[in-house]
Order: sequence, then structure tokens, then C-alpha cells
Amino acid sequence: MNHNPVFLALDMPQLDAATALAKKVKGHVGGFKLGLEFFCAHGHHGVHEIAHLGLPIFLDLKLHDIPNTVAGAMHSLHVLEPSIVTVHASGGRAMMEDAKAAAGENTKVVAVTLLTSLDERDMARTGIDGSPHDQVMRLAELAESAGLDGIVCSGAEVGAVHKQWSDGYFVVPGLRPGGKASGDQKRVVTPRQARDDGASVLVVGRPISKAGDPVAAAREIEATL
Ligand SMILES: O=C(O)c1cc(=O)[nH]c(=O)n1[C@@H]1O[C@H](COP(=O)(O)O)[C@@H](O)[C@H]1O
Repeated sequence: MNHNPVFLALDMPQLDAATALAKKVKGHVGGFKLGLEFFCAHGHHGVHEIAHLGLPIFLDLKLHDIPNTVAGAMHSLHVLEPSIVTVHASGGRAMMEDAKAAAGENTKVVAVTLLTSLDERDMARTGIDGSPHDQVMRLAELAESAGLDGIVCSGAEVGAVHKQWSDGYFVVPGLRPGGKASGDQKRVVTPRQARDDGASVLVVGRPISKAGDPVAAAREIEATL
């Protein structure tokens, strides 16, 4: 019942700094998210080092390529036994189907819909009309029909997606304890709001990793949930 939904994003290129931070906060988060910055620097070896700490690993590789290539990449990840792996929903239905078919049986495959760093203006510049809400709903439907476990979206959309896909697994990044957009994140809510609206996983990076006292920051977020 006391399962902590917070996955700490270890977005840093130094393995010793990432390991030290992970060790410090491990009692106040539910898992670790390893993304492109970490994976490009340390690959499988780095994942094993963090996995030794005993919490679930979310491999945020945002795979996006032709179906055969993505399926091959998913096969190459079996040995790491990740709890969650991301692909981009805009890679299309066949890519998502093949990604899920190639994933290990205990790995959830979730599709990134619209990055939390993008808003309607950014969408228009890439040729996508409509609102972030509509785009997330459309890609969530595609991901569900492709047999994925869930999606990644912002806290602004997770409530609506949850109503449409009640047993989906929803990963929400772009979380700020103050609820205000800052830096590169544009679609932002508080961890508590995302959780109340149906998020299964709360991804938090800099509000913990860049805090003067990361353990205190993680505890504070935990206390709001
Ligand atoms: O897939 C993700 O995790 C992701 C998707 C998205 O739309 N937005 C987003 O910020 N993320 C990731 O979530 C983390 C957010 O980090 P902070 O902004 O530092 O909390 C980063 O590791 C991002 O790569």
C-alpha cells in the first residue's frame, strides 16, 4: 500500500555521482530512471551498477525507428530486465506492436506521446495542428490499440487519458513541487496533482538531483503524496 510512485531521473554523465545520489535517496523513491544521458555514457554496465541497489529500473531510451530496428533494440535489453522501457508513439502502430512483442515478459513498454517540453506553438512548428490534449489523446488510443502497457504524458492530460484507458499504466514527468513551469519543461503540474489524476509513475529529476539537500527534497515530495 505504501508503494512510492516516484522514479528519480538520474540524468547525469558521471557514474559515481549517479550511484552516490541513488544510494542517498533510495529510501525515499520507488525506482530509478536511466535515460539517454546516462545510458550513452555507461551502457549496460551503468545500468547493472544502479540495479544493484535493488529498486526497479526504468530505461527511458525513447526508441523511435523502423519496427525491425526497435524490436532488435528491445531484444538487446532483455538481459537488463528493466521494469519499464519507453518508445515514441509517433513511431507508429507497427513499431509499437513489434516493440511490445520483443520486450521481456516483465517489462512494461510505454509510449511517449507529446514531450512535456513542448506546447501548442512547438507542435504547430513541426506540422501538427491542434492542442497538446488532442495529440496526447490520439496517441494514447494508438498505443492502447498497439497493445502497449501505457503512455508517458504530462500531468495536464493524465486525468483525461485515465478516463479513456482505465487499466493503462501512466508515466508522468514534468513535475515541479511548486507547480510552475520552469526551464525546458512547459506542461507542468505538482507530483500530488499528477498522482490524484491517475499517474502510475511520477518521474522527478532536477527538483531532487539539483536540490541543495536531495534527501530532504525527496522526503518532502514523498510527504505530499
Ligand atoms: O520519457 C520521459 O521520462 C520524459 C518524457 C517527457 O515528455 N518529458 C520528460 O521530461 N521526460 C523525462 O523526465 C525527466 C524530467 O526531468 P526533470 O525535468 O529534471 O524533473 C527527464 O529525464 C526527461 O528525459
